[in-house]
Amino acid sequence: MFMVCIERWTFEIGNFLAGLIDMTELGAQGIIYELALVAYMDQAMEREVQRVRQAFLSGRSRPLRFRLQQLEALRRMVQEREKDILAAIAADLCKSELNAYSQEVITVLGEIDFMLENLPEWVTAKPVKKNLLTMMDEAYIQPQPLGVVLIIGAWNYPFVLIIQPLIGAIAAGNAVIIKPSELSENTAKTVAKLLPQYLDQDLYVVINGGVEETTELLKQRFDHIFYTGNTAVGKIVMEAAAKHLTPVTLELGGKSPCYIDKDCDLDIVCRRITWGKYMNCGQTCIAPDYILCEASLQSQIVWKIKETVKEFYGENIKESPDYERIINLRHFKRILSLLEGQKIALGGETDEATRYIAPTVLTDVDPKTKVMQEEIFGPVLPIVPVKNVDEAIDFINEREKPLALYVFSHNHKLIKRMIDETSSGGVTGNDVIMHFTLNSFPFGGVGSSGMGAYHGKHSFDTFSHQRPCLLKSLKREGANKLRYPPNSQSKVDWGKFFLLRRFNKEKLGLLVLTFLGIVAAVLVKKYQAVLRRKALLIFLVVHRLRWSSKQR
Ligand SMILES: NC(=O)c1ccc[n+]([C@@H]2O[C@H](COP(=O)([O-])OP(=O)(O)OC[C@H]3O[C@@H](n4cnc5c(N)ncnc54)[C@H](O)[C@@H]3O)[C@@H](O)[C@H]2O)c1
Ligand SMILES: CCCCCCCCCCCCCCCC=O
Repeated sequence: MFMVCIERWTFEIGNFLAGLIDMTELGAQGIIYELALVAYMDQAMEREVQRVRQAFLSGRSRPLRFRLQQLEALRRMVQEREKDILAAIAADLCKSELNAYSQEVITVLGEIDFMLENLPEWVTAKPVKKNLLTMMDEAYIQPQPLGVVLIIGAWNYPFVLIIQPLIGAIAAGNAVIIKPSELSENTAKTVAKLLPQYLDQDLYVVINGGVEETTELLKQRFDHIFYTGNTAVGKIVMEAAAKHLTPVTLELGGKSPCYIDKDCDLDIVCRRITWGKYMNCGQTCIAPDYILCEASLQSQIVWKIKETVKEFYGENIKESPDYERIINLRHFKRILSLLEGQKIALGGETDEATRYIAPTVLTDVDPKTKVMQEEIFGPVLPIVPVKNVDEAIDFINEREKPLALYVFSHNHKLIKRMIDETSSGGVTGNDVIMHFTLNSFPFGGVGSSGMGAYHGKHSFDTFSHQRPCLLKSLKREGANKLRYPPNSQSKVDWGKFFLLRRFNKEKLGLLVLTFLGIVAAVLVKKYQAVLRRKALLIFLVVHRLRWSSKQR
């Protein structure tokens, strides 16, 4: 709704100013117009964030019942408005509605169900282990919402990449501002239209716009920023967040390697790689970016990928409902430039008018060429020959840490070695992409592929503060004297005993004696009556003996 408002306000003020200024004479006046617009947008953003913050401060996003109810409403939205959502994704990415459903909607519905099932347990306070100084107190961790969260999405899976973090943020009790990608504008508009019809309108708000709007938004103070997109913008987001010391989750990209060992079933390997690489026309953050294998495997791999492409998309790939298009002309041209000077072993056909690039494989790729310097994010698969697994491991470790790593082999030990000796956001052995589907896994990058993670409980944790709570009594002041000034060696020794369980040898005797004293006191208290009776008996016997001896 806000999107509609902010667009309307922006255009209204723009039109008003344009009326005052003759826009054909751009110059000083044009600059004034721009400045007025920016200042206006700045204030509008600030007011909107304030409004969401007020809603958060009302406290209504916190109760478990409310969170469950909002998640159920979100599920209802996805189910009732499925057609609108699928149509929007399909329009943005030239994607079939069936694929939009299986790649995005299923994940969202699965995540909501998982939250609804587990949230009651996650929100409860968890008691923690105590030390000797706090053993009589109450100590627990209480997860609490962070406050107002900003979610910035990317265009390549435009629905799931904003709604899945939203689910986590709602589950954790936050208020949320969502900024969908402007490149997937149909999904952005649809989400902005639907969300206010189902969710609390003051707590969960969509703001649409491009770089300018995002830049203004990033000037505001948030309690967490969750960004999905490229690494360069990730740095801009982190810099803006640093001004307010706002924590960030950065879901970025990178070049995800795929090592194929010669000991494997190449038919299956190539089918799986073809699926993961060409899904969404290669525009998947965790798509295998390039293949590492022994040079001798290349021709077989090309042949088998060619056969699989035919099996998946038919003879005329352009006609296939399962083969998407590149998001825009800029990306289309960028991907084409990666093909320059390369040996194209498969594909390479393109059509600028429809932004079509055929499933393409490059062989004998030189690691120094452009295609190996940046994330491809398109249907181009370079094969870089390596001598063996050692060289593959070195190759991976010499580069930035990728978002995903794939390794194919019958040899389980080799897979384990690859995992142990490299680093990446996530790994799938003998398949691609599939670790994304498991919501028990934290999904995120490491190093330049990102920081922080989400999905399932990891989303809940990302959007929660784990608050340690220690509740003491105002009694038992005697035991607390130990930590009050003036300090003394004896107090330090007692401190070491209570907190570190370390004994000072010289004081050990004293400690043992104290311990025995305590034990004796406890025993005396427990057997008081028996002891009293025994003492009386002894007294009587002694008396009796003394009396008898006197008689004699
Ligand atoms: N780790 C993940 O989960 C994940 C998922 C999807 C995509 N990605 C990565 O994202 C990249 C593709 O996405 P993209 O970056 O092209 O998406 P994009 O162009 O949609 O940008 C992402 C978001 O950043 C905003 N943005 C762009 N420029 C900005 C600027 N200068 N200042 C502030 N905000 C700005 C956009 O408005 C958008 O909302 C790839 O690298 C891909 O690997 C990662
Ligand atoms: C009809 C069968 C369902 C198969 C499920 C396969 C799920 C694939 C999900 C892929 C989504 C990847 C999103 C990655 C985000 C980064 O770009």
